[in-house]
Amino acid sequence: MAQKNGDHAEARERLDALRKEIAHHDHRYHVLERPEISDAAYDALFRELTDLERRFPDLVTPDSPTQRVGATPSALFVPVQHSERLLSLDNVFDDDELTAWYDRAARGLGRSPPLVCEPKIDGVSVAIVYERGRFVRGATRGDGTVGEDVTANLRTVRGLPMRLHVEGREDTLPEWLEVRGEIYLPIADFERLNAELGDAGRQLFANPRNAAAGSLRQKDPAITAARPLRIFFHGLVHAVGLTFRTHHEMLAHLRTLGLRVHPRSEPQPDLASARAYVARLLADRHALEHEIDGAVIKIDPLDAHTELGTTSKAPRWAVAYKFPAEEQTTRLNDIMVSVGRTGALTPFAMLEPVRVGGVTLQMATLHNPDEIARKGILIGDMVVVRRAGDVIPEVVAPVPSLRTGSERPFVMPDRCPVCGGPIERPEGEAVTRCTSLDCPAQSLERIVHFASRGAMDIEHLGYSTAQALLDKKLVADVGDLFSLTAAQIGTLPGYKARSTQNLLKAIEAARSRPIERLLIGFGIRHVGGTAARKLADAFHAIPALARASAADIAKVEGIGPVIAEAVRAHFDRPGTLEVIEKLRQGGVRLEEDRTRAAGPLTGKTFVITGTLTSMSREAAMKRIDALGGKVTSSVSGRTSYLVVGADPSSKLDKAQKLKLPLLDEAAFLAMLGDADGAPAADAGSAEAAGEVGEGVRPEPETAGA
Ligand SMILES: NC(=O)c1ccc[n+]([C@@H]2O[C@H](COP(=O)([O-])OP(=O)(O)OC[C@H]3O[C@@H](n4cnc5c(N)ncnc54)[C@H](O)[C@@H]3O)[C@@H](O)[C@H]2O)c1
Ligand SMILES: [Zn+2]
Repeated sequence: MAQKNGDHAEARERLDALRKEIAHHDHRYHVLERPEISDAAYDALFRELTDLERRFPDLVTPDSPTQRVGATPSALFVPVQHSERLLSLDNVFDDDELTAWYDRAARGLGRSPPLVCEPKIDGVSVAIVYERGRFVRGATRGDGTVGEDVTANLRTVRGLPMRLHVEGREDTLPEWLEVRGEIYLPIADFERLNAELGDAGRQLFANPRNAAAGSLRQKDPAITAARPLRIFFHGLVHAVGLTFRTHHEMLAHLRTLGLRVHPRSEPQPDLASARAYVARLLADRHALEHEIDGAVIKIDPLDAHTELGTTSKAPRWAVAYKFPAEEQTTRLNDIMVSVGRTGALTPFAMLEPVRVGGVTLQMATLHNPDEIARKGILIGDMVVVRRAGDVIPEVVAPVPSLRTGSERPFVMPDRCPVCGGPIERPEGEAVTRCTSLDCPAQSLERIVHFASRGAMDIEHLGYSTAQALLDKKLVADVGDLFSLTAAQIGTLPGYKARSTQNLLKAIEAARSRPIERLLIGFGIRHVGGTAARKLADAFHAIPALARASAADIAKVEGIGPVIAEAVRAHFDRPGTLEVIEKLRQGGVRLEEDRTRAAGPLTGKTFVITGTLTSMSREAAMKRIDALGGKVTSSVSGRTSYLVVGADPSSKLDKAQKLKLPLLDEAAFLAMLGDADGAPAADAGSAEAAGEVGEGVRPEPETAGA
């Protein structure tokens, strides 16, 4: 680390070491496309270098990575001279740094300029030349001055026009146009590609960006053609025969020429609205089809670009607002195997603790042995781990170049690692299961799942209590929970009079849960909240469902044969009927009049259009579903409400024609009963919220008082 007293000699030494290290990673990243460290780790090194150089300006060298763009182009490609230098971007990491950047620019200009905000597409930078409307050449950024000729490969990129679009008027075509874009690989295609590479025993890509770079920089265009690369344009390098006043005007013109510009590129009048944009984009990060590593904020008027100029590495009129990293590299110390409630054996990675996506990761799933083999992961490897949004943290790929030779392959145990019982892998399935009927690991997981929030919601009944109950043989299965006495619970470690009463109260509360929660609690394969509700609606009673044939179960709307078979298999499992009998004797509700148990939105049909700012569309659908409402994809006379987000589609026109009630986001949140989604101030939405507030909102709490 940098020294406190600013010792010159020490700084020189550290600078030297940092530059060497960064040059190594630049080569691995830009030329080989096989990074050894995460972008976050790289950015930290880079930041240390920048800070140190700022404190010791006399030690800045012209070849320092802070003064250069990218890396020397590979000799595998024909060199291309760009018409203007292609620069990188300076980074900011929070709102204060963004404000500091903006203030500096505003001071330089003597005014506060409007901005344009864009997603920072995590791809490969290219410059593409159109001569009189025809695609003639494309090159990578390279070191900014000289790039690599990838024209033949770019011809295979879908959505990259070979001819610019003009409506009949050839004379409006620019004489010469060099534009800058980002080649990317959609996340789904990246995952597919890695799966294929793994199946072929080849090395995986660490992330979509590396995969895009690797696919574009191919000697054989046929390989590029097989990878579904895409492109968005975001900048002008040089044009002859076209002039613009602002960046957003330029983007709009590129659109008319048929060049794809990101739909989320938006002009913003001031810094405050740019900050709001950044927050929105961060919230929607996982809704995009491609990865982004931040937002790019650009000053809109082009004369301001000329006035502000550039450093040797980046323009002063644009900045990258980097989002928190979702990927890190760390050591995989060991692979362990857990046993789930259905007996499934799941290998998982024990990691050297690492901070990623806002939490410290110590474990990550590896799904199954095939997946480990396919990814080529060895115990002891350095690996790329990823934690994105709500997704379970996973190991993406190993970094084979960092192997020491002491790594070893993982071997799946041939007995259950918990009970030592036999295991079985049904043909055609990736999952291996412990088939023992009294495997303590399965019993534990089943009880914990049964008691969990989304199921029977028995507070205080987590892993340690469940384990203690099993150890003391007070329960063997979930049916026994309801005959527990205070005296029995009192024998558990740490349980005093008060905690005992609390647990008994929590169990009491669970006796009257809706039967769909009981169904969820059983942990039947494929039966989550939605299927459980449909089954409960159709059968009204657990015993009736337990007697039904798979064919009868499959007759329920929305329940397919796979779920039906799984339900049947659950009730056919030895011991299940005994558990149900214990539940009945324990006073647990097994049947109910489903009309009373319906949710506040029962009978209402929703259609959603546009983008919501407070939640993803999927989350909105789940919320409606959880309250008993239905979501459909198209507007019709039977639609109860159209939820209208930003940039609505033609569904809005249709709904207006049909005079359907519209809900803006605030009104929608109010309907969901969200406290922080209070109706917006404008009259329209307040009215809408009031209108729907009656009848569909949950009863006020006073009802029970
Ligand atoms: N992991 C490693 O070992 C390693 C090594 C070197 C570099 N890196 C990563 O690469 C970064 C440096 O690479 P860089 O110089 O390409 O910088 P960068 O990727 O951080 O930012 C500049 C690039 O953003 C792209 N971009 C995407 N969307 C854009 C938009 N809307 N407008 C303008 N530009 C847009 C441009 O192509 C531009 O070249 C580092 O921050 C680091 O995260 C990682
Ligand atoms: Zn077992």
